Amino acid sequence: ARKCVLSGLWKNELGSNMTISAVNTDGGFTGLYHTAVTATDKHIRVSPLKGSQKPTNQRKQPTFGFTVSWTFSNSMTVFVGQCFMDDKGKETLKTMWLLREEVSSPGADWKATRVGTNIFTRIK
Ligand SMILES: O=C1N[C@H]2[C@H](CS[C@H]2CCCCC(=O)c2ccc3ccc4cccc5ccc2c3c45)N1
Repeated sequence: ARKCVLSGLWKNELGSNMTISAVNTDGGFTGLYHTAVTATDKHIRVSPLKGSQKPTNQRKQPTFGFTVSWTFSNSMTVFVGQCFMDDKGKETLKTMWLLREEVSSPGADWKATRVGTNIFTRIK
């Protein structure tokens, strides 16, 4: 059966899209993330991502994680999730994320991390 390898073009329900490079033999990958939304009034440019996925030789619905380091800011998001494939071979990435903004002091640390979910599907 075909397996879920993350390489390619994906979009989520917010309208963001990401391009993931070839996944290397140890599951590592890089890519670019273009978010459709931001939590700041600054214009966010395309940002680099790095991650890894579990090998697809044993499993066809691998777990993965990746980090987006937002360009021109000190904020960072980590995504973690799993690829699911329906009986027609359609792949869906169900993820949760943590968005960390840089805060000025430990006293503000409590409000520095946002959490959410995103579902990605392939852009043909
Ligand atoms: O596709 C998806 N898009 C959203 C979800 C999870 S990641 C999220 C987009 C985050 C863009 C970066 C951002 O908001 C951001 C960027 C730069 C910032 C600079 C300065 C900030 C100061 C205070 C608070 C911030 C909060 C988010 C910020 C930035 C700041 N899925």
